[in-house]
Amino acid sequence: MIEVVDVVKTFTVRRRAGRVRRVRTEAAAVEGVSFTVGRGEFVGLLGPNGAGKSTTIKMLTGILTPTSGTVRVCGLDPAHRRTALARRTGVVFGQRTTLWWDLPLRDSLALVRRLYRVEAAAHRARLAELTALLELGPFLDTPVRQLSLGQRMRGDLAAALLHAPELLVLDEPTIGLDVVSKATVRGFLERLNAERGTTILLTTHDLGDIERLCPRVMIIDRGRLAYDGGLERLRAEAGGDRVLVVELARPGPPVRVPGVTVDRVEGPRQWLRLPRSANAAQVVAALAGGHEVRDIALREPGIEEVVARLYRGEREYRPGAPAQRPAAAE
Ligand SMILES: Nc1ncnc2c1ncn2[C@@H]1O[C@H](COP(=O)(O)OP(=O)(O)OP(=O)(O)O)[C@@H](O)[C@H]1O
Repeated sequence: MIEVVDVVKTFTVRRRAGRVRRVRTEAAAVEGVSFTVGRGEFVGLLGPNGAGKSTTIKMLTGILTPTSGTVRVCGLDPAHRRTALARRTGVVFGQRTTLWWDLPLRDSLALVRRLYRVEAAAHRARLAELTALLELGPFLDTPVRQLSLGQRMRGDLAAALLHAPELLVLDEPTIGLDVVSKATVRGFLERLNAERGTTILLTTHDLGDIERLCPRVMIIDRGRLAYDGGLERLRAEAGGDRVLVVELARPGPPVRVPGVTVDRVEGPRQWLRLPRSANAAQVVAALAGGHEVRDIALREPGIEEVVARLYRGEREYRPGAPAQRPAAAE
């Protein structure tokens, strides 16, 4: 569905050098990125601000032309076949709307139908389906400018999907949404992928979106693909220490177990920090040998913590060896 091979995108930046003199320099936003996305996949694209995510998405949708390397989406070269590609893909930018501000949502969607030349009967059926799934009914006749952010986002999703695209590209679709709207949008995307088989590429800073929706995540950092694989592997490779919360039969001094540090003691409860290399079963056995243990819980680092460590460059894995994807690109 998507094939990106060794893609580089540089921008020419003009900088002041003295009072009047300007110098032109080349700045690389994307530096040799390669990946494929197979039909029916749901992939999350993560990365700190300025990492190159939007530049990558813009190359996939044909808004930008790569400086070098090749991009193929649905078998087409996006920069040269933008219109043909638009018929087969849907794009939603969370910060911008494609709807007509002054028109009621229903009329905006009717205009989208004309743009994509969707047949009237197919449009009616599709609109009815999207209205039910996205709960658009109560505000279909409201002008777009009067819609709340969550309602507008649902309208934008409907607009991007009216022509039943094979691929949906989303840039921050849940930004600024409250928990209920987020849940509606996430639930909708999940069904779209599972039931319709729509391939989805989702860019977000919201790790809740990724955890809930994406079996595969790609992390772009300083223009390079730093990770490509599942969240569990990311947690295992880049995750920080695990924490063992132990409740002893009675309060006491910090326990002594080789290779483990006690972070906190509160009455009979103690928080033990385990480095990634420590074997939790051995630690528990050592503890049980010398203490009466009432309860025990092992806490993995939260995905926020894992990703923050990555962004800060504290990763333990070596980038540059992204996971092989089994699905073939087309
Ligand atoms: N038109 C442009 N001209 C010059 N530099 C640009 C242009 N567009 C992007 N850049 C630079 O390229 C780099 C990558 O930007 P990009 O917008 O792709 O990042 P991003 O990962 O989407 O960030 P964010 O999470 O903040 O949206 C940044 O350093 C940015 O300043």
